Amino acid sequence: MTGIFSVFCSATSNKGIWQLRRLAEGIDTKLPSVKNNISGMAKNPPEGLGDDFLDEIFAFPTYWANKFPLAGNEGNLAGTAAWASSMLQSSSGEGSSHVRSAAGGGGYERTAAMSPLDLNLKQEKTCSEEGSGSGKQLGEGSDTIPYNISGMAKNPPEDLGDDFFDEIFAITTLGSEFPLEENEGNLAGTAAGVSSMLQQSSGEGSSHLRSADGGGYEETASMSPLGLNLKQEKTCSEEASGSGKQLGEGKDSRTRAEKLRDYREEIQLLYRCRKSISYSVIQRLHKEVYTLNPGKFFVPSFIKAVSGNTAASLRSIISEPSPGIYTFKMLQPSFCQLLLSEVKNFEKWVKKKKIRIMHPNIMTSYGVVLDDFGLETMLGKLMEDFICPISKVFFPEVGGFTLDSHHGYVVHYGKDWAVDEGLHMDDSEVTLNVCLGNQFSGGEQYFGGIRCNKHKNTRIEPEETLDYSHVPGKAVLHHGRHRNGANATTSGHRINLLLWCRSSVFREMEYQKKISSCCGWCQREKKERQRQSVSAT
Ligand SMILES: O=C(O)CCC(=O)C(=O)O
Ligand SMILES: [Fe+2]
Repeated sequence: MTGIFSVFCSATSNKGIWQLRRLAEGIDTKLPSVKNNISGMAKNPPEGLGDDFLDEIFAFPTYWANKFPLAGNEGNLAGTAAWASSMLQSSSGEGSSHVRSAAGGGGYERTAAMSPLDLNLKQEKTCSEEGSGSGKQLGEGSDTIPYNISGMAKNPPEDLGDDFFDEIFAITTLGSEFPLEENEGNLAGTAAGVSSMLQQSSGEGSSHLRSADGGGYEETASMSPLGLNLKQEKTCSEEASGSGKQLGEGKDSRTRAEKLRDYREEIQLLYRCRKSISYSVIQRLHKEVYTLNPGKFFVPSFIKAVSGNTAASLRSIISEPSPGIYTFKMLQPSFCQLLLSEVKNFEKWVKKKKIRIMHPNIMTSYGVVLDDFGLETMLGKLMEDFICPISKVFFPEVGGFTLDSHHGYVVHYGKDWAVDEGLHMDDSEVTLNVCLGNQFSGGEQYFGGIRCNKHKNTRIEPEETLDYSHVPGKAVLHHGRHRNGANATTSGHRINLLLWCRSSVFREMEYQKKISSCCGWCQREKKERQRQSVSAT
């Protein structure tokens, strides 16, 4: 093990690593809620349903009434989802309005006051507040710091806060019509569910909604995000909860994680089917991308290396162009094309239906969250079966073997899309970044060394610099706090699949200070302090 990786391994306490390992094996009882949940993902009920799903959905109100709680597997799913939710919720912190950063590098940072398990802890200060206090801009300041990173890039889906709309909606055009077609009643209910969720999550109702950056969106009190008449008595979600709450009335008592879950479910309902069950038209274009099929998705060398399940078998396919950055051939060209085509289909549908969707993260408006339209289960499995075994070997210091939730999305670079991306740290323990295509020049992903939050703005050392040119089908796997950004794509289009993989175990342990996430700069400072105290004596 070399470079940064070994620095981190030694910087991270052995005790902490050992505890992570014990937790992963389920033999530690100190964090009781952890061990039963680390292997599971919050499941998305519609995803688990088969083709008869459509029958079930439109058996209103049964489907909605049964949606929560999850009868049958209540214990497991509720537990798992609750764990994941709490992790997701708290990891987003409070106050999304503060998170945009002048550096274009996101603005999220977990603070000492936030526990991944405690939803009610007050956040002391976001780094952006600090940043805005200093008023420092990219490249500005008296130090030699080339960039001013405001912290980890935050992905909006985790934070359906009051300024949710300002932050995240990519598609903001509104039409007065939403084609309800034959099953008007049902879809109206479904769409209104989305509307109500969107509305209520804004806190006050639609007058609160403002335009997302560049979105040019305006809404009047009577218009829903889907162009529906919001005067209907009850939404299906309300019916299910039995609250009977009117739109815009009272405060939405759902947690952010619940809002996210509802948002996803309802987008998926709409994307899956347009008409009533008997005349259903599936919007999905390539059903096969929704279920993990290693033989069809991955190149044989990748499957072989992961099934070998040893450091040696993994190293046989992995290169390390710079310490801590691992690259390997992963996706088959045919799968890249299928996924690109499905994403395009979804984007076309979103545009046609004038539905507003969330940005992948606060750094870019160009892309879509794959988890939102049905790919959550597939990506969860990909992480669990293929990324965990690799991370276990290469990223044990961040709980690489305990990854248990993810944020999956695609980003578009090129003309009319994002040109570049500022230096940032991802909100992940481990990030998988795979190029899906197409032809492009420029657009290298650049790296600037792993840092803890305290040292995120320190300079990039020459030996840490790497400009990596993405190749379709090829993956990059890196530590989430490995600072990274993207150079301008000078021609063509580059589309990448990102999977931010997280470990609730690691986050909780870090919060409880059972594990240290100090970086090379911490070591450097420590050595300097030691040197000074020696020379003083
Ligand atoms: O693909 C790239 O160049 C960078 C994407 C990225 O850093 C991110 O989305 O976190
Ligand atoms: Fe990134």
